[in-house]
Amino acid sequence: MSLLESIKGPDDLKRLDAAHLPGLAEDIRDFLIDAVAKTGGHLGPNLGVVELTIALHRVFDSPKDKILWDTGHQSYVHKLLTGRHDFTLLKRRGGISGYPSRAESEHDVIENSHASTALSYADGLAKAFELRGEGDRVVVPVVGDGALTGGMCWEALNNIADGKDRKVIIVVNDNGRSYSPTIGGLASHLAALRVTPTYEQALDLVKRTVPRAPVVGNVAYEALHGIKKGLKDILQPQAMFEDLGLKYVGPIDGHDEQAVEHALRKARAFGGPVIVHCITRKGHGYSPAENDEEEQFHSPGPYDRETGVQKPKGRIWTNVFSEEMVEIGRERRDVVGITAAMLHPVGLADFAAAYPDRIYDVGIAEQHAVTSAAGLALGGLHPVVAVYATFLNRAFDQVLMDVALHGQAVTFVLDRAGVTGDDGPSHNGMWDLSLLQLVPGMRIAVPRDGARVAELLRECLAISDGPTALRFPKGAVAADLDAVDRLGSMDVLARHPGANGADVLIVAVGAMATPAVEVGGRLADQGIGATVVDPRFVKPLDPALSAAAAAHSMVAVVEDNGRVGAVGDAVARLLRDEGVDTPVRTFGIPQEFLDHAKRDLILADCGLTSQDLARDITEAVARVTASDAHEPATSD
Ligand SMILES: Cc1ncc(C[n+]2csc(CCOP(=O)(O)OP(=O)(O)O)c2C)c(N)n1
Ligand SMILES: CC(=O)[C@@H](O)[C@H](O)COP(=O)(O)O
Ligand SMILES: [Mg+2]
Repeated sequence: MSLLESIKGPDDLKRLDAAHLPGLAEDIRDFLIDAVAKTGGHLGPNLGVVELTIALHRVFDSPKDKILWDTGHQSYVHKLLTGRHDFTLLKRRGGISGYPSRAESEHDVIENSHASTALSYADGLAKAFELRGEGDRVVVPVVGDGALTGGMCWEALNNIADGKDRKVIIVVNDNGRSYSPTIGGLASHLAALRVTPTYEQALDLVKRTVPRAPVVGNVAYEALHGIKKGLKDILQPQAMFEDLGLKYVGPIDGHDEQAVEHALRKARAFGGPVIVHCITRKGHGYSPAENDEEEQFHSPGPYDRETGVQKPKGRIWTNVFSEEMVEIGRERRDVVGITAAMLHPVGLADFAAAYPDRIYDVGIAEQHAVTSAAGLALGGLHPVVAVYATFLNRAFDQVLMDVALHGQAVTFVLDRAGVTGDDGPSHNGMWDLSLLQLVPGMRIAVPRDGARVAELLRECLAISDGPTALRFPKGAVAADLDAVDRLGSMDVLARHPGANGADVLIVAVGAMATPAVEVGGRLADQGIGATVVDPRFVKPLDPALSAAAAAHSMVAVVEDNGRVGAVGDAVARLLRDEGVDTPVRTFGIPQEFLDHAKRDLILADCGLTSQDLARDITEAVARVTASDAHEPATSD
């Protein structure tokens, strides 16, 4: 049995002699490199926290003490040390989650994979322990240098510093990167800390040498000691943290397990809020990851274990956006790009390479990204804010009040919209079509294929009197689907006259157009008439839609978003407002948190395959026809 196999929980780890810990670290690295090669996953971040996580579980007593993982993608080692060793179905249905999961273990706390939240959880937990007389319990948030660029961290630090007796030990896992190198003043500050000899080392040197200097020694030493604060700031500019009232320990070599253990025990002894600054390396111990300049194997797909060569991903929606942005950048000097620490994943890397002075990486700071975009627009530019759809949630007020209220021409490009699947419930981009429906003046484009990404992106960028949004899903881009006709501003994708005239109008939103056209064919095979339209813009809806609905027995709206308050509800409202009583049925994602699984499996669960849709729409049409009454336009 390997050392790792002998670890069923933190108690087994605590019983290990320190001499065995390097061997355990090696077992863990070998395990992770082998396992993630098969499934894909966050290899780089987890190779960076092997020693750090061993030290955490040897010093603290989880679950009595709470170890919190910010973002949570780096919790694989934590899972191994808390007895979860089956990674064969990592991030897959029925397998281990890629993030902490309370259903999996009492050692897991935060399941939300949105960055920069752990310190706020920690502040709340520490206050709860204090109020409940459990002040001996320690809260240990582990936060990356990237997550630290998120504003919530600073709101939390301001509060944590206020609790002088609350045992919060903030472990900064500083590998200098989000995906790419971390940006901004804070990053430079952390970098300065990384390269500066520790203050203690310098002070020891002064203590050992200056007093021995003949005649002036003692006086000089006293003088130096008298300017200790100044010296400290020069040698170790962590004043930023200490001025907040937080003790600072570090920088520590995060791959020296004993050094980390020592620092954590020292921090725990303080009895109040402390920052322990650990310097780590993403991908540490696996050269293909260490040498991956773009993202140090932040989240590779499956790869060859020996060479690190990843299996090709194929053309995804993001590629189309990326290529079109470079073309648009050539034509329009007012177009600039903004990313929140995800330059490559959101497809702005080529734009950045072509126009380096027109790209802004703001760190993991979506709220700032949006309001900064409002500023850029006020300054006469047209910013494109490219984020994953789910991450726009946290910037809703900025979209509403800073951009839309001021009628600013900002274009939001929302990648990974709809079901993303294997990154769990907090990663599904199933909220944007509901949230953005609320925003006065917002126009929302939903391309059905690659050609429409390019077309609609240009149409959004041509709008100068208010905000626009364009959203597309994760994965392989849909094959181009040409229209057979036009209906107002909408594309007609199929017309199947039925035995009893036109029965159902299918409103296909974005990528759901491909299954919707198949559904039209299936209905036609049963003699049910079907017209399939792609609205292209789902806000505002084209008024021609209500006339088209009036000519059908039922409207079926198919969308890859939560059903509440999204396109189906908007269509029903339009028909009601127009006095059209054709019933509306919405086929979308149930308004629930969805367990991790691949996208196609979850879409099938939601009944969003062409087979399920054909069956369900057929049944719905039959019910409508049987009632023979046009129910008031309602979405169910
Ligand atoms: C609000 C939010 N925006 C973007 C992301 C995407 N994301 C996942 S991990 C990551 C980088 C995190 O960097 P860091 O905190 O330094 O952790 P590391 O990966 O370096 O261990 C980003 C940007 C996210 N999870 N949450
Ligand atoms: C943890 C995180 O937010 C991302 O790294 C997430 O894993 C996105 O993965 P994809 O880029 O593969 O959608
Ligand atoms: Mg980092």
